[in-house]
This record gives sequence, C-alpha cells and structure tokens, in this order.
Amino acid sequence: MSSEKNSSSSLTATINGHVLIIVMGVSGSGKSTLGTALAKALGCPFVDADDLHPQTNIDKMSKGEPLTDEDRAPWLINVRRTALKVAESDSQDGTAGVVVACSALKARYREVLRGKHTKLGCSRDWATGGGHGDAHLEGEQRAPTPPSTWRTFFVHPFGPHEVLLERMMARKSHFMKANMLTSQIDALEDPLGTGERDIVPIGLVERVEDQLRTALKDLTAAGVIRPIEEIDTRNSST
Ligand SMILES: Nc1ncnc2c1ncn2[C@@H]1O[C@H](COP(=O)(O)OP(=O)(O)OP(=O)(O)O)[C@@H](O)[C@H]1O
Ligand SMILES: O=C(O)[C@H](O)[C@@H](O)[C@H](O)[C@H](O)CO
Repeated sequence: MSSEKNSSSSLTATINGHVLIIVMGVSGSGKSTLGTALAKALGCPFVDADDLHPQTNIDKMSKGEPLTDEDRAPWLINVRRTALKVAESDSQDGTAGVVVACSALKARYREVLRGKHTKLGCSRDWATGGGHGDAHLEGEQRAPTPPSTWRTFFVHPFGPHEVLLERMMARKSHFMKANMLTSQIDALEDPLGTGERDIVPIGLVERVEDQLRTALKDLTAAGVIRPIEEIDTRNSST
C-alpha cells in the first residue's frame, strides 16, 4: 500500500507482507465501526462477515435463534476465502491486506479463520472436508488453500455487558435483537483465556479513535503493520 493512499487520515500505517486482520467479538461490540476505521487508516479493503451470512443464518438470528457450529462452519470458510480474494485483488508493491469484521466467537472458529484445518465440533471437518473429502461441498464452500505467507491477527473489543446491551437496544433496524446478547456472550471463548497469541485486546468503552490508536500500536509491535513515518524514512534514505 502506498503512503500516498493513506495520507488523508491522521492515524495511518501500512500493511507489512500479507495480512488478514479480523475485528472479532459479540454482537454490538463495535466490530464494524472499528474495522472500518482500521481499514481506512491502513488504506486496505474492509469486509463485513455479516454480509456473507447465508439468508438462512440471517433468518435464524432474526427469529432470536442462536447459530450452531453447523450453521457457522461453511460461512467461516467463505469469510476467509473471500477476504483473501479481496486483499489479493487490491494487492500492491508485494503487500496485501484486508480488515474483516467477524464474530469469530470460538477458538475453533478462529482456527478456521487462520486457515488451519480443524473440526468445529460437528461430525464433519468443514475446513478440510474431513475423512470424506470436500467433494460434497459446492464450489463456494470448498476449503481454501491459503498461501503460507498470510498472517492472521485478531483485534478484540470487549467490555461491560451493560454497555453492549445499551448499544444493541439503541439500534432499531438491525436483524440481531438485544435478546440475542446472552447467547453471544455464552458462545464467546475469550481468546486471552485460551492462550491465543495473535490477539489485540481493545477497551469497548473507549472512543473509536483511541481504539484505533491502540490497535495500530499493538499491530505495529507485532510486526504486522508499519507506521507511515517509518516507510517515509526508509524511502528517503534509499
Ligand atoms: N467506541 C464506540 N463508542 C461508542 N459507540 C460505539 C463505539 N463503537 C461502536 N459503537 C456503536 O455501537 C453500535 C454497534 O457497533 P457496530 O455496529 O460497529 O458493532 P458490531 O460488533 O459490528 O455489531 P454487529 O455484529 O451486531 O453488527 C453502533 O451503534 C455503533 O455506532
Ligand atoms: O457468529 C454469530 O453468531 C454471528 O456472526 C453474529 O455474531 C452476528 O452475525 C453479528 O454479530 C450481527 O449482530
């Protein structure tokens, strides 16, 4: 990504290599809001995983029924594959990046999003097709074979349930109603609790700009992105 592309925003950085950044969390936690801001700051595309849910999933959630592993499995595979495709089509100067807003509530879901083969607690290994192969899946559902150069990072806004509830109750036209919050919280496997290392925790009640600053700082420390200033310095010395 070129620094010129990012120059309109005050908080800017650039992708380092091939990077998939997933803003995860329960409904109403601010994934879309922070994800959009992060993508803008990085000058890379943004994908909202809610836009990739099949209509059956949306209908189910709209009726107040939580999704199951079986409902989420093909969707998660599609989220990763779509995100990489979008990033690759926007790739510049040997770098490719994309920011995705996706609930990614369970550790096994995050494994699928990292491109690792895993079972999701159902009879079939959705990521690999398991012992049955993936011949039963139609083209769009087939497991991706991600290039090994891709690194995946999760940014996780989390905080008090009362704040989440307040935010969900304030939005009127969203398909996900506030009565689904408990099931979302029950499903969440805290990525810090599971010892996952590619996680950037973010305070839910902070201003979006402060959340963005923390995310950029921690992703820079992890070597996933580079501040624009660093790029400019490097360019001017060559
Ligand atoms: N840092 C913040 N401070 C105050 N309000 C926020 C913040 N981030 C998001 N919001 C508000 O909270 C609500 C939920 O945010 P958002 O839609 O980004 O969450 P989400 O996790 O993508 O939700 P869902 O997955 O349910 O669609 C929105 O009304 C948004 O404006
Ligand atoms: O895994 C899930 O249960 C879903 O992805 C939900 O999290 C919603 O789609 C989203 O949060 C919209 O409110």
